[in-house]
Amino acid sequence: MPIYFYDIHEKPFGCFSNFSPHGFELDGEWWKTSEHFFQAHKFVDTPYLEQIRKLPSPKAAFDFARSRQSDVRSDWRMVRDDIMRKAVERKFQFNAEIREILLATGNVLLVEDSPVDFYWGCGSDRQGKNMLGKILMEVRERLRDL
Ligand SMILES: Nc1nc(O)c(N)c(N[C@@H]2O[C@H](COP(=O)(O)O)[C@@H](O)[C@H]2O)n1
Repeated sequence: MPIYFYDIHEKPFGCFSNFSPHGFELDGEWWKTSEHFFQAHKFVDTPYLEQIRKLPSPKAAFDFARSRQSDVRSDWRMVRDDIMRKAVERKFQFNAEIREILLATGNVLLVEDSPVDFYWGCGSDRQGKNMLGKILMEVRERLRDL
């Protein structure tokens, strides 16, 4: 039976969402959430990256990046999966309590149950690509092998 996650307040799997309040240090900076890191890296050669890093919430980071769609780096679709991988892996390396929750899921299928996102999540018909779930399962595999 798959594990569906989305709402950060839903225990125990809300921590799999990029909006969960689990910060980490990466590339010499502090990131409040993996969503901050992901959204900030949509931009190069602009002050936006640093502005997003300092925003108070993942929703603010998401909204800021959405409002500057025309400035998103041209290769974003090529690099977005690797940036997501980097953020998610670091989040679970850095936060031991949620690493244990991830590892305790064994080999169960993880699915971001977004009703609107058919790329990172499964979308309203649950047929979407579920890239975030796939990346979490890859990260789980790598952390298990450490
Ligand atoms: N929990 C939660 N709340 C939201 O409002 C969300 N949008 C998401 N999904 C995350 O949004 C990011 C996708 O951003 P782009 O569409 O690529 O700009 C990604 O981190 C999803 O996991 N989750």
